[in-house]
Amino acid sequence: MTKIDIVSGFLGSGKTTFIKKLLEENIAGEKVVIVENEFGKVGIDGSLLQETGIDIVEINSGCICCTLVGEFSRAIELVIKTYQPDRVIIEPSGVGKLSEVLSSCTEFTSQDQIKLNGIVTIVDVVKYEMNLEYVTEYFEDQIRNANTIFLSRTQKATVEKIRYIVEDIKRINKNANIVTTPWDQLESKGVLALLENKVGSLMEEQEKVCTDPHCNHDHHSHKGNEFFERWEMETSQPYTKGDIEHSLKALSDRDYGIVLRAKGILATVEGDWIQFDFVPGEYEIRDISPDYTGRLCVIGKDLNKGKVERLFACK
Ligand SMILES: Nc1nc2c(ncn2[C@@H]2O[C@H](COP(=O)(O)OP(=O)(O)OP(=O)(O)O)[C@@H](O)[C@H]2O)c(=O)[nH]1
Repeated sequence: MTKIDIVSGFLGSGKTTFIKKLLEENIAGEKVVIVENEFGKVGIDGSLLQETGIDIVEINSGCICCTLVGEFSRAIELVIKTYQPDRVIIEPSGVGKLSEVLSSCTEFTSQDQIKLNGIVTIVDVVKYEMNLEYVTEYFEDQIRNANTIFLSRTQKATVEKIRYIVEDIKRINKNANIVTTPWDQLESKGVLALLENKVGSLMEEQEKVCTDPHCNHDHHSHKGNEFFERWEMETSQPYTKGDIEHSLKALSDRDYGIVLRAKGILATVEGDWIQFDFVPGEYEIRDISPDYTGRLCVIGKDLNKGKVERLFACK
């Protein structure tokens, strides 16, 4: 029996960070495979998880809840056949609808070998209002369909704000457990126990998703590929940290469009490698081990791709 955990959440909410936390204790010796699905063709999260030593499978030829319907369940079954894992952790793209990922999970032909286990959504408390306003449909879908919701960046919010967000989340999903503790205070075994907040069988989940007469989930009408735009590039060009810092600061300027996420792995002129993360209002640059090539992506709405390209070409 292979357990399947889904870790969903909007762009940049902290899915990969959460999965790393979960793997810190290597899930008590279980054989784990992580399935990464990114919006776009250039995968970045897979490399960042590589250091965990866990098998990573990237499915980046489309979104697993729309363009890959059908292919997704076959891909997961192939992963299970190939690796024979105890657990598969799936990180759907940040613009994926959780209801549709769950719906795809009902297409497994070997239901008796697969158990849908944790259905988690990561909700960034700092971007809560912004996401609710700008990407309502995706954001609410991810909240509505989770069994456990982990709030991220709680250390950056006041107690009052967290309380308000918890109440608001209950408006959308009154059944989910909501974890408000900052992650660095959580033991990864504790995270696992919270994630494993027992869920119904796969078939019950399907009923919950699809046959509820009040269900307003618009199954398979997910238009993430049209709603969000992505600019991406592979490059061997070396950058300075200063170049990247300059570019990340500039991305907040609306001339570039509404930039919701940017991330990348790049070589530096000093011969080192860096990884960067941008979400609205903040960015981070870290040193990492060398990778096979530099690559970066910018995701948003109404992106001025030409301008974004020139920004990152500007050594
Ligand atoms: N301080 C703080 N930073 C966080 C937290 N969660 C995520 N981050 C930071 O937010 C950035 C994005 O985190 P990721 O884990 O890559 O987010 P993601 O949801 O996997 O992103 P996508 O897959 O691109 O949608 C990184 O710089 C993280 O270090 C948190 O709880 N606290």
